[in-house]
Amino acid sequence: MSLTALYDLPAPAKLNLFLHVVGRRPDGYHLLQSVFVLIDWMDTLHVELRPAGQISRSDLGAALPADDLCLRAARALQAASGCRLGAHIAIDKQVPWGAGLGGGSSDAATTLLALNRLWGLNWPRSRLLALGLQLGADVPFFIGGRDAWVEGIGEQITPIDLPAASYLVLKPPVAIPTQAIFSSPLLSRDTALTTIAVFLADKQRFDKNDLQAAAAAYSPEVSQALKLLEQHVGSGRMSGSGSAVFAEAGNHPGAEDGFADPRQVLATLPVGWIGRLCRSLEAHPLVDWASD
Ligand SMILES: C[C@@](CO)(OP(=O)(O)O)[C@H](O)COP(=O)(O)OP(=O)(O)OC[C@H]1O[C@@H](n2ccc(N)nc2=O)[C@H](O)[C@@H]1O
Ligand SMILES: Nc1ncnc2c1ncn2[C@@H]1O[C@H](COP(=O)(O)OP(=O)(O)O)[C@@H](O)[C@H]1O
Repeated sequence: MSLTALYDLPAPAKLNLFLHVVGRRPDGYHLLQSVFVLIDWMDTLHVELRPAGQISRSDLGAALPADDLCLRAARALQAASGCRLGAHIAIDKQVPWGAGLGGGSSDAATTLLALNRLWGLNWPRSRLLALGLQLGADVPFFIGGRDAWVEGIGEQITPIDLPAASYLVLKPPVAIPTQAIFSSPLLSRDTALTTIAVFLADKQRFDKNDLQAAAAAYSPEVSQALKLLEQHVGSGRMSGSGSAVFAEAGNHPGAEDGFADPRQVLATLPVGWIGRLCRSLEAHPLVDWASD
């Protein structure tokens, strides 16, 4: 029996546990080293087959730009595969954008995984990864579907196993365009290369995000968010190009260390801010949907 619809497909967000800018390609894209982790803050997609080739979207949560990444992903796959089928994608947008949480990239990755199945294409993961990279540097990570050591501009992905963790994530009411941060004169682009082995031997030492200073200069709310974390839970850092910041929530046993329970921080956030206590995911729930 052929499939006509796929409902409740998760598109989880990510955090960058650290992010080093280690160089620049001739085309201007930045070479990174970073560890990406999946978290249980997610959008949900419902994808229905349309036989006549048309591709459309409706918004069940926050309204998205007309030509959003789900539509761009669907059109790109349709063009690259020559498929004559179409799709309608209803999206319940819950992950804030301009946040460094990769929500749009995750939506694009989930769309590719869903349509690869719904359209019966059976592309291998390697082919989906290459197409995903054309949509955004973060998309391949989400197609990979596991916590990963990420290099290049985002296309070199090495899965790693990390212990389960909880994170307090704060999103101030500002959306930061990634491009503005990568083009900032405040950006240092020469952090020394390191290795997975060095990271795994001493994870706590990897807490630097090279995009943070530029983002804090772009938006004072980023500094305010980092100060909130410092005051209440001891320390924090930014994810991606911001504006969201986060701290590990499991390391704060409570009153005896002078810091608040992370849940209390959520209750005292300024108006317009979003805060979530998130858990790490072992894998993208659709990780098995792409073959290696
Ligand atoms: C900074 C990171 C870290 O995870 O994430 P976010 O903050 O976006 O979540 C990513 O590298 C962002 O990836 P993504 O958001 O997919 O970026 P893209 O749409 O491909 O690129 C947006 C713009 O950022 C710049 N860019 C992006 C990635 C990169 N490695 N070097 C760059 O210089 C380019 O100028 C590009 O035009
Ligand atoms: N489905 C989508 N969800 C979120 N943002 C989208 C989407 N489609 C397009 N965008 C655009 O892509 C930009 C980056 O979104 P996102 O991937 O969530 O990045 P970031 O990790 O930088 O927050 C947003 O500023 C938004 O304008």
